[in-house]
Amino acid sequence: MAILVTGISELITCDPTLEGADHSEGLGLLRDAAIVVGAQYEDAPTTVHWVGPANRAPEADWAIDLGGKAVLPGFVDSHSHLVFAGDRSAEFAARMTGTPYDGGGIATTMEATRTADDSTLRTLIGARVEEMRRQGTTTVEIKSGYGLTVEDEVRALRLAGEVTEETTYLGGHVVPPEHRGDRSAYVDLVAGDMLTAAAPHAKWIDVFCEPASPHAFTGEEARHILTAGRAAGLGLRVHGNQLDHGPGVQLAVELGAASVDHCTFLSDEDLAALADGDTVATLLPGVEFSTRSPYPDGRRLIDAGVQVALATDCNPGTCYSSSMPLMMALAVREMGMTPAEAVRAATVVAATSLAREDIGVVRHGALAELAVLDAPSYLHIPYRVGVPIAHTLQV
Ligand SMILES: N=CN[C@@H](CCC(=O)O)C(=O)O
Ligand SMILES: [Zn+2]
Repeated sequence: MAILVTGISELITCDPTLEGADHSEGLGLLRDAAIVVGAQYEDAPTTVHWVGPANRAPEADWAIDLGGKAVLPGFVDSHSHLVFAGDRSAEFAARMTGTPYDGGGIATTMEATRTADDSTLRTLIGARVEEMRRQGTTTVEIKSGYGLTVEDEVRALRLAGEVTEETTYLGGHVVPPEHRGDRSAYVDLVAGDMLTAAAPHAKWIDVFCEPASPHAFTGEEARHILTAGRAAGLGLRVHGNQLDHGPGVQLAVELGAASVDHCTFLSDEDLAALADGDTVATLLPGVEFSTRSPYPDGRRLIDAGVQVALATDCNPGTCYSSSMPLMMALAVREMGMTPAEAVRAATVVAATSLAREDIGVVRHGALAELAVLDAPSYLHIPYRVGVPIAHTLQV
């Protein structure tokens, strides 16, 4: 069945080939637009069949009139840690009065997550994904990393795999307390038996490469884990340069990681490496908001030619927000990015960081995963900060 959607005051396609669109800011923006979506057969994915001006729209089986709203590709949240139990709000409150973040609280969440049964975790994950969908997010990457035993990491990935195909093995999140006297044995486990068990449930491998944290991993430990992950067929992602200057960014580029995330502290050499490589820099401004830290310099990265994505990093420690619109508003207000750059970072560039071409764009053949705003223009995302104007468009 084909469905015609009209009443689109402004359609953001992120498709550079769309005729008649405004491409000046890389949005492929069409005013007074229409789209036709549908599934080829029952149970097939709903895809975009046609995109163009409303006055040239074809016939369809069914029609929806949005009455003058902006439509965008659904937001792609390419970095989250949704598989967790427990509460760390007191840690947040302490940070607001000056306690620094160092990753030590991850062990608190690890305890609570190991203790929770499958059904509890499934309910928590489902509620968080639903919260994201209500705010316009249609794809979410989910990491393990609060299990840190073979069984608990596999369980986290299995549960994440029930709600997304973008699953990431993060056994290399921190060294768990029971391995603190013996780091190298834990690194070998993460790159060995734990990886073997996790790989069938994961598309990606990630590591928290942060020598500034006593809990996270050095450049050489991260290299060992990532190299093993790549040999096991997983794509690479890296948590890098969150707390201080460190080796994470250059390691990610050198190993051809799809994304290096945080990028808060960057030297000129880090910037040059990113500009010369294909690794997306994924910025997570909710973390700086929630840890009272300096924001990454989005303007500097974009001006250097780096591909910049935005994600929530939704997790119980550094940012318990699921809101992509908030991340876009922070990028505009605090990181020197234009509203158009923020929208691209939350859609098409985030999709690139997940090696996906079927999401993050509105064009013929792409998945019909769309966001709609209770507003006439994408400019309202940062303009109406904190107001729930973004939703997933159900077609
Ligand atoms: N930095 C490492 N991991 C998460 C925080 C996890 C936690 O504190 O529970 C992050 O991306 O910020
Ligand atoms: Zn993270």
